Amino acid sequence: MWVFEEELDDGRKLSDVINADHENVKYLPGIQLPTNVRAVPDLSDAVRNASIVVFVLPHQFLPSLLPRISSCLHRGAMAVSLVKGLDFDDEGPVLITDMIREGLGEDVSEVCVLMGANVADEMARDEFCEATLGCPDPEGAGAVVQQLFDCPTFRVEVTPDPIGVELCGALKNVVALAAGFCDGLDWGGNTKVGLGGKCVGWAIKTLLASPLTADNWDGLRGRALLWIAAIIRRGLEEMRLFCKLLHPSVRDMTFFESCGVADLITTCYGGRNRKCAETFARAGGAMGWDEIEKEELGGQHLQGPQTTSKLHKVLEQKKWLSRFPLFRSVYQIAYQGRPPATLVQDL
Ligand SMILES: NC(=O)c1ccc[n+]([C@@H]2O[C@H](COP(=O)([O-])OP(=O)(O)OC[C@H]3O[C@@H](n4cnc5c(N)ncnc54)[C@H](O)[C@@H]3O)[C@@H](O)[C@H]2O)c1
Ligand SMILES: O=P(O)(O)OC[C@H](O)CO
Repeated sequence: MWVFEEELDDGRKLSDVINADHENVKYLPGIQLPTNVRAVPDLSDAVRNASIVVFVLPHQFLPSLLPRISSCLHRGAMAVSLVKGLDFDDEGPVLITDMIREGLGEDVSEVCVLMGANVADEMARDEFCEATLGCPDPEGAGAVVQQLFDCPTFRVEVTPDPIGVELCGALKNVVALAAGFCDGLDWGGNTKVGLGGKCVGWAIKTLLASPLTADNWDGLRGRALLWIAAIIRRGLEEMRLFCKLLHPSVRDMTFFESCGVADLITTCYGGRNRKCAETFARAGGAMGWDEIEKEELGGQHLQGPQTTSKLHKVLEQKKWLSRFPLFRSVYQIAYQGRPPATLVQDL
């Protein structure tokens, strides 16, 4: 496993600590790693002759690494991306898997994505969860990668819709910011604490069955549906619309897989993007994203704000802003000083 080398406060190197104590004290403290996981600080050494390479790092670091990986891999190697992000160039949105494909060229035969409701520390404690593997060749490369990851506490389903899976993983972080704004405003907070997952599921199912319109809004509110459920439903709707507009081949079923609605709910309740957006709303404009990230995450990185900004560029470029009121509002709150309390104004 390649580890970006860092010097810890006590002067030791992170890779030395991982190899000696089998614990990543900076990014996954308190979790004992298997002894066969070896931290290798030299990237070329870590990937040399690999037949499968797994990418799991904040996407902003990827471009500088790809040239150092290219030509070290076993020819025809497969790549798997766990990166939940989105990039953008002059032509429009760039998928992280396309960035990997372009960066590694003919060195890789297939690039798959693995996304789902997978909060890292819960997984590290071996709590049960599911994930969706998006692979254009489910019977071939998909079956091999599924076998690599699937185990009794981590069930992996394969779908031939890698683009849908990847876009879900990136876009849910934007909705998570909206959920965090809600929490920072104390909207529906008591309701959220008082109700369990079943009620959230019921609320989403009800909302999916009855689109939110001016006519039924009061009725829905009267039935005590959660603010957060409305945000999640709207978010899912905009995620789906964006995917379909950009890639009409994206499958509806993908939104019901772990990478879709499950990851969306998990992130809107337990993720770092939600947590930092709550802090952002509570600070009332006094704290920027970099400061919040530093204060709340101890060296980890948010994907939501960057993805929101890149997504906004795409919506602007394609003149789709009016069709995505939630995504647009999240951007305006996150970057243009719009008050978080106006989040649902345009919905
Ligand atoms: N943490 C989760 O619960 C989780 C779950 C599923 C998917 N993901 C996705 O996985 C990706 C990585 O997230 P994460 O939580 O592991 O990372 P993170 O946010 O914890 O960021 C820390 C990671 O970045 C690396 N890093 C720091 N500076 C670097 C540099 N200059 N160059 C290269 N690497 C550097 C660190 O070594 C560490 O691995 C993201 O796209 C995230 O959305 C995260
Ligand atoms: O902590 P977040 O917000 O990056 O979300 C973590 C994972 O993506 C949840 O599946």
